Amino acid sequence: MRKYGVVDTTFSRVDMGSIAIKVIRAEDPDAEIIRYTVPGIKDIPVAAKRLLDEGCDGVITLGWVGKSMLDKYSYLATSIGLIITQVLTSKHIIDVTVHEDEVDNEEKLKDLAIDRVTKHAKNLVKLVRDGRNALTPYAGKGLRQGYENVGPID
Ligand SMILES: Cc1nc2c(=O)[nH]c(=O)nc-2n(C[C@H](O)[C@H](O)[C@H](O)CO)c1C
Repeated sequence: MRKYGVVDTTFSRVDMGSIAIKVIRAEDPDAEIIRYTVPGIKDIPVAAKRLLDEGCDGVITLGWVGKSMLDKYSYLATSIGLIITQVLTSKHIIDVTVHEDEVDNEEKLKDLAIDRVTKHAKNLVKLVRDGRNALTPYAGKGLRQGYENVGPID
């Protein structure tokens, strides 16, 4: 049976974990989903690693980065941790991150977060359930998460 991990944080201002679980459940109804909530982004890599150690086939992580330089450095550290974890485990960790200064109002930020989580949760299911070529039909299509797709350059 497939098993997905969902890691989210209490720092986030949108409940992205619940959105990810809803999408994964709709896309892959028979799968098991394990959620792990940590305080902030720097706690995410070990949570993801533990979920993979416990048998998850792939993990989606849901980080929220504040506006300050310190927040951005914290994300850089997190991102490196997540990449290392993927390489060491040979499993996908889809790193969904919302940067609080991406857009200038809270309503747009929430919409962006929902769109990014939804599209990447679907990407995770495709990679885990359907394998390495599942996204190939979309290669080069200028897909974006959190924004409208920009399309290919002809
Ligand atoms: C500066 C900082 N910025 C963020 C952030 O932008 N987003 C976030 O989720 N967490 C942040 N944190 C908290 C750390 O990631 C972590 O939770 C604490 O250092 C405890 O390990 C910190 C300390």
